[in-house]
Amino acid sequence: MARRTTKAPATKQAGAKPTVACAGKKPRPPASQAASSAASARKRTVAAKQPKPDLADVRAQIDGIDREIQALIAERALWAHQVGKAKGKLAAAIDYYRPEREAQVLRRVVDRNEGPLQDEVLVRLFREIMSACLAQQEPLKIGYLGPEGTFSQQAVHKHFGHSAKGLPLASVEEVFDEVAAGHADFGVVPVENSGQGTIQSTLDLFLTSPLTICGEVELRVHQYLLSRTGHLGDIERVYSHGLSLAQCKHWLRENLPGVHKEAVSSNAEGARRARLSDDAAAIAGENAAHVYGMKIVAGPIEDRSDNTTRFLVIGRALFPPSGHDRTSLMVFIRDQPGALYKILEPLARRNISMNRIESRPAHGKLWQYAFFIDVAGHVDESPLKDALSEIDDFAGDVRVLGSYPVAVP
Ligand SMILES: O=C(O)C(=O)C[C@]1(C(=O)O)C=C[C@@H](O)C=C1
Repeated sequence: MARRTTKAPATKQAGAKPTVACAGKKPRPPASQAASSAASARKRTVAAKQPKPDLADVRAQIDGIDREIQALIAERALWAHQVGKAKGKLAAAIDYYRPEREAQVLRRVVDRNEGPLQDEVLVRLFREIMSACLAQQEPLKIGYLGPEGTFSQQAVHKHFGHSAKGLPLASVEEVFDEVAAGHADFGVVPVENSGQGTIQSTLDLFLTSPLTICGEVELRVHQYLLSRTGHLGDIERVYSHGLSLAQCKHWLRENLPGVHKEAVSSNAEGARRARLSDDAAAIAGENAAHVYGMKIVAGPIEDRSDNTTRFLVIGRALFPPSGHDRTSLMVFIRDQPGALYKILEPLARRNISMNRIESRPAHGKLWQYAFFIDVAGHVDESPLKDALSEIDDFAGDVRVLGSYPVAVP
């Protein structure tokens, strides 16, 4: 594997030992180089291992690896800090954030992965490292549908890591408002569920909002029935977000027929209410059980085992291409024959694939519609760039909501 030859900046950490440029001393190889050769040597050793290795030996190996990992993480953090300096003195944390760069780093992690850990696990670890590196400048502030324990909060952690500061808000609309007002750097909002389809109330907020889409997150959603007592027989009411109730409709019909179901603003809000009485339950994520001290009565209870929600990252800027991007457009078409065809034809002619087209009543324009269209590619790159300039010539109004990296697993 090719490694850097330049020296890492000096570190103050005593435990970790990134390369230090000391006058008059022979420079040591960067920790990364040493680790690289040590790692390949070790791989061979592991492959030749005895069926029953000595536990103390194995632990000694692990301790050595941990030391190297720690030194490398510290070295990486120093380099990331240098990147920050290279970007110049910027006003806020948000100015250092580069979603396209993060997506590239994570895709390389997936490409390099030869196991035994799954892609998702490695991506999660590297996300956390980047999140911590970025937070050296100042943590990003991310608005989401609260309270704590929602799937939106999980999506925030998945995309921005745990070093970002989550800002729980009362509604998706409030997430848009707080990002627009600059009180949050970004927001994470649910837009689509694999079983339930588009969350139109979220899409409609783009009709009047100036915000852009800066990213997407896909989250496998596992629903649990939570209650204070943990007994199914005690339950007379179930609280949850309407979408979660819908995702568990079949299970509820089979297991809690005749029990009152009440839709509330979020799953975690349902858990917060259900913890107040013994005869109430909530459908929410496992996280909510920990946050609100509830017992898991049953789960996972979603009707479809592939239940996945797609979230959008909303912000105030457009970012450069990452090499594998998606673009969301909002198009208001003129009321004329073949208008929709004229929008789609320039895309089809250039072989640009379209993942979604959705029409919603346009705001303040009776019987007129806005089309939400998701296509492959980035607006700054051909062929999408050319298609858009053609579409622009005859469409009523085309707004690029965002060009952003396709979700990394
Ligand atoms: O490469 C950059 O621009 C960095 O700031 C470094 C880094 C990273 O840790 O890799 C950190 C934050 C950015 O969002 C992207 C990448």
